[in-house]
This record gives sequence, C-alpha cells and structure tokens, in this order.
Amino acid sequence: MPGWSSVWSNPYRRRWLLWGILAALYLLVSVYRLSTAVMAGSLMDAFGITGAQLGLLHASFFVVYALMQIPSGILVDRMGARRTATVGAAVMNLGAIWFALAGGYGGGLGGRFLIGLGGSVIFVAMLRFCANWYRADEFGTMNGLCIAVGGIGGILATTPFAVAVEAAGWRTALLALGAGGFAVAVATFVFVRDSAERAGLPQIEGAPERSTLSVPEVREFTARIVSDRWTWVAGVMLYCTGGINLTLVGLWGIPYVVQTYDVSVTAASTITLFGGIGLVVGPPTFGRLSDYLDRDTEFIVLGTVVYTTVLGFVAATGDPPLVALGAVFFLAGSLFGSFVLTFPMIQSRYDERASGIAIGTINGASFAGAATFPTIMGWALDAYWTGEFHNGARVYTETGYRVAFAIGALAGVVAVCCAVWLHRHDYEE
Ligand SMILES: N[C@@H](Cc1c[nH]cn1)C(=O)NCC(=O)O
Repeated sequence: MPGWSSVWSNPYRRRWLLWGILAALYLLVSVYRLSTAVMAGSLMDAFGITGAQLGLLHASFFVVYALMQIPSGILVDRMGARRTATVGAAVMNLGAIWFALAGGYGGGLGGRFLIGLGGSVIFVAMLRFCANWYRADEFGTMNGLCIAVGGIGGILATTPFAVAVEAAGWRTALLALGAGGFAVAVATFVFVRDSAERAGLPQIEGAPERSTLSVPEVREFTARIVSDRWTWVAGVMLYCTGGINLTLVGLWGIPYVVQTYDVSVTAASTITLFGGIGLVVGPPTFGRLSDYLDRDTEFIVLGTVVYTTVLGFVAATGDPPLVALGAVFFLAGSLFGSFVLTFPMIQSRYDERASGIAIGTINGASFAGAATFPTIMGWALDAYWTGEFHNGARVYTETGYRVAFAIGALAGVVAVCCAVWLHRHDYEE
C-alpha cells in the first residue's frame, strides 16, 4: 500500500485522489437528477401537486442541464475545472437544501432549478480535469469511468435512496445529501488542481499543460464547434439514444413493467436497475477497448444496431419474458458506453484547450432528449389509453407501451444512420 506522502507527491497517484473528489460530486448530480421517482408520492403530498406538475418538477432539471452544457464548456475552458466545479457544487447543494426546506411548489421548483444549474457544470469539469491529468490514450477509459460513476449514482437513487427516505423522510435525506455535498465542494476547492503543474508536481508524460482560453478564442471555438456538421450528427445520435435511455430508466420504464406484468413498483425497479448496472459496466469497457484497439466508430455502429434491435424486440413482442426485458435494459445502459466514444472523438477534433466546449456541446443533446422524449412517449401512451385509472394514476394499454418502444426503436434507426455517417466520415478523413 503506498503511503500518504507518496500519494500526495506522485502525480500518477494524486490524480486518482483528485478525480475521486470530482467523482463524488458527479455521483451526487446523478442521485439528485433521478431522485424524484423515489420521492414522487411524498412530493405530491407535501406540495399538493398533480402528476403533470410533478413531471414539470422532474423535467426542469433536464431543461436547465441541457441548456447549460455549452456555457458549462465555456466556463470550464475559461476558468478551469477546479473553480467551475467548486462554484457549481456550491449552487447545486444550496439548491438541494432549498428544495428540502421548501414550503410549496414554487420553492421546490426553485430548488430543483438550482440543483440543475449547479450540477450541469460538474461532468464537463470532470472530463476537462481528465484531459489535463491523463494521456490522450487513457482518455477513452477515463470518459467511460466518469459515465459509470453517473450509473452508480443512478443506482443509489433507487432502492438505497428509497430506504433513506423511508427511514428519515425526504426532507432530512435531502438535507443530509446537501450538507455532505457542501463538504465535497470545500474539498474540491482545497485539494483539486487543474493540472499536475498547477499542483506543483512534475508534468504527466503525454498530458501537457493545457492553458485556458481567452475570450476571443472562446468565441472562435464555440462558433466552429457549433457550425461543424460532425457535432450535429453526433448530437442527434446522443439525443436519440441518451434521451430514450433516460426516459425509460427515469420515467416510463417502471409504469410499463408494473402495468404490463402486474408486479409491484419495487419489483419493477429491479428491471430499471439493470439499466443502471449496464451504465456502470458498459462505458468503461467500451472506453478501454477503444483506447486499446484504437477503434471508435466501429463500436458506435455496432452499438446503435444492437440498441435498435433490442428496443424493436420489445415493441414487437409487447411483453417479453422479464429476464429478456432485464437484458434489454442492461444492454441499453451498456451500449451507451459505445455512443459516448464520441466525447474523446470530438475532443481530438479541436484544440485541446477547447475540450470543455466540444464535449459540453454534444453532451447537452442527451439531456435535450431526456427533456422531450417523456412527452413524446406520453402522447403515444395517452393516445391508446382506454380511460382506466388505478389509485388515481392512468393505466396504459400494452399497445400504448409497444408504440412507445417503437418510438424508441425509430429513434434507434436515426441513431444508426448517424453512426454510419460518423464511421464513413472518419474513414474518409
Ligand atoms: N449518464 C449519461 C446519460 C445517460 C444515458 N443513459 C443513462 N444515462 C450522460 O450523458 N452523462 C453525462 C452527464 O452530463 O451526466
């Protein structure tokens, strides 16, 4: 076991410690963003709100998160990962405490808005940190590991958070997370440094100091990245795949399983848990494979084809065996690991100092999908609804759910087209 002083003085060890602090912040982002599912009943009761108002409360996070991705990239490339993540973490945890103390719906919306606003900068800051502290041929693996941390957060937001809410109440559970989050924000400011040089350590071989951008450079890179056709194609692919994943795991997956298989919410949440496990396993695996084999678009094409096939399978069968459904959710989560290989790809298309803007721009697309697909799928479900209610909630038909999954498969077809374009474009370059 290396001693503390060797961890501190060795840049190859110190970077893991600092990455761990940022990862703890991102874990919290992920817990906060998916926590409404577990608190749904308590929130409706505490604020006296309808399902639609609860949906808006949940979606408000994704709207602000998506809109903030390009500004987050700009902040990270201008101010550095440490300062951006510290401010973001303070705002996010202030939002959580605000939410926990809210007396009504307006206060709750304000708190959730602040959680989304502050949380939106953490992931991009963490990747920018990785770009400075890890070599280019380690970046795919680090990118996958970062996404996996989000997957762990998604898992913690299910049964473990439900147990905490049950034991202490939603307000106390959120207050505890907010207080813990503030402590991590302080640790970020005190310990994290933007590069080995800034930490007073020898440079990491192959990861040179990447200085921040000037204001004219920010303008120039933002304009170039946003007007690049490659950005749009990768963005549409992430919009379709990330948006559908987050919608299935975060919203419609559980009602689908409960109503189609007549099982409890707890049992149904095991199925969506498979999606979270997939997100923990897939991204580091694809990232490692991509770094090792020096391949990316091949995995992306394969990933989109399998993704579309499994969603199409549910649409075609309607009620496949639960084991098969678990496999579908697991695959959907894991294959996201192939889609986010676009992050290291876009990073390498531009000056390394603009990696925050580059990654932020396409990362926003998944969350734009997460803000729109719930409504699109909701329309399909409503269109086939027969008027049945259970405990005040609409009971949708199997046909409605099949159409919703067909929308997912259709989005998958669009993603396949984008992936093929990216592959051919990569080949021609
Ligand atoms: N964790 C993904 C989103 C996702 C896709 N499927 C399930 N979750 C992601 O895009 N992470 C980046 C981030 O900003 O959180």
